[in-house]
Amino acid sequence: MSKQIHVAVGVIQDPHKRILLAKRPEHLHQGGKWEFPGGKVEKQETTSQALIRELKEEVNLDVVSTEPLMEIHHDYGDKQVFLDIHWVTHFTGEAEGLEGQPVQWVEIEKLTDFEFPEANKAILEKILS
Ligand SMILES: Nc1nc2c([nH]c(=O)n2[C@H]2C[C@H](O)[C@@H](COP(=O)(O)OP(=O)(O)OP(=O)(O)O)O2)c(=O)[nH]1
Ligand SMILES: [Mg+2]
Repeated sequence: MSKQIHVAVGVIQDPHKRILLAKRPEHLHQGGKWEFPGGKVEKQETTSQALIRELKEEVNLDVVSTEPLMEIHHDYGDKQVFLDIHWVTHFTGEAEGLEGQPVQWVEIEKLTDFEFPEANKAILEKILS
C-alpha cells in the first residue's frame, strides 16, 4: 500500500477577486491540467511553512496571511493525495511562473473553462458556492 502524499495548496485571490491558476507541466502527475499553486509538505515542515515555501518557489509570491479552506483525500489509482487547501488572502509580489509554467489570474465565473485534476472538483464547488 503506497502512502498518501501531503500537499499544501493555495487558493490565491487578488484584490480584483481573481484566482491564480498555474498549468502543470506535461510530464508530471496530472500534467497539462490547471492547478492551484502548491506542493508537497516536506518532513519537519508545517503545512503553512510548506505553502509559504512553495508559493515563493513556484510563482514568486510572498504570503502574508492565509485561512484554512478545506481538506481533500483523493485516490488517483497511481497516487493517493491529501490536499490541505488554504485561502491566501494577503500576499505581496507579482505572480510569475518561476518553473516556466503558464500562470493566469482568472475571474471566478471563468474557472469552469479550465481543466483541473479530478480532486479539484470539490474545491471548485466550494469556491463557486
Ligand atoms: N499543487 C497542486 N497539486 C494538486 C492539485 N490538485 C491535485 O490533485 N494535485 C496533486 C497533483 C500531484 O500529485 C500533487 C502535487 O504534487 P507536486 O508534484 O506538484 O508537488 P511539488 O510541487 O512539491 O513538486 P515536486 O516535489 O515533484 O518537485 O497533488 C492542485 O490544485 N494543486
Ligand atoms: Mg507543485
